[in-house]
Amino acid sequence: MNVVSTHQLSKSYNETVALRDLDLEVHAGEVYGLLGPNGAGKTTTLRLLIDVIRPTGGSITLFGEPMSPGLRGRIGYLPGDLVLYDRLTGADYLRFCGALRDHADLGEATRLAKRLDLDLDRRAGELSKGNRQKLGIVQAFGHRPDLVILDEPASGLDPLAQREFHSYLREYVDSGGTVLFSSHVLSEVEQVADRVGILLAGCLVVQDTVASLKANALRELTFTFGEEVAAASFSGVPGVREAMQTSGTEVRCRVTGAVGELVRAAARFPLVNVTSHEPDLEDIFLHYTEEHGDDD
Ligand SMILES: Nc1ncnc2c1ncn2[C@@H]1O[C@H](COP(=O)(O)OP(=O)(O)OP(=O)(O)O)[C@@H](O)[C@H]1O
Repeated sequence: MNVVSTHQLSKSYNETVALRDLDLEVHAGEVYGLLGPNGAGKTTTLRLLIDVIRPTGGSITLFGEPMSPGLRGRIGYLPGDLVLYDRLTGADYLRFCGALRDHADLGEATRLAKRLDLDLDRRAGELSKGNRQKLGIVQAFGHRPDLVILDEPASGLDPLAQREFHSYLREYVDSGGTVLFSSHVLSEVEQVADRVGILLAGCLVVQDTVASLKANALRELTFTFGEEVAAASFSGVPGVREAMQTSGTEVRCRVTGAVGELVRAAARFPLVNVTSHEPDLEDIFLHYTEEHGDDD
């Protein structure tokens, strides 16, 4: 079942088209990572889903029902620009959020705060950036919602807190919850997301598992030979998108998918060395930007 489903969802701010015909599907019990560069439309998407801004086109279905105010209680949300009341302690703030949501039980919030090593007796105004972020995360999960939407959740968290937060996410989805979060950081998405969507300039250019995203990304293999070898020797090899001559004896190939054919082709020459550059987030963005550009 889809917990989140959007159909041709669009949002414009006056002249700016922030989101175009988004068809997003988040399945029950998964962690879905929404990736994209600055200004791609991630925050706009998340804000549309929690109904704080309204679409200019398309529709949203949550838990199989059209979006309605009655569904808000089933959703937890961490905004990207978290605002806290500086004079309230963490515990006061959680009680305040609990009262708004008609959920007085702070048991889950207190347990998560402890796991994240967050002191709930300190006033928000005295908390460091990372600890404020922890409080934002705790309030998002505190009422045990069915769906949690998080805008850049790991921002400001130290590595230990990040690890604890990621293992909490996994436990939360294993117990039936669903998570949609935005991030710039592929390593974070790789660690926790079951599936990933990439937004570029308001368009969802791919929606897939992390493994398949990486497998389809371009990677670079650089071959050094014991004699001059022409880059053209590799142009027609399956998987090779581009073969470049970097020196008389060195050829760099950009390749998708399995590299077996390419390595076999290179081994026909006196091969001295081979280095591989694994795709990072930027490479994957570039790959999809190029593909996207080709479609236009
Ligand atoms: N309130 C607003 N008024 C006008 N334009 C806006 C508004 N909010 C967002 N935009 C524009 O919509 C586009 C998408 O912005 P959005 O904040 O959704 O991107 P993002 O992917 O979350 O970016 P970032 O990673 O920088 O947070 C951008 O061009 C942005 O300038």
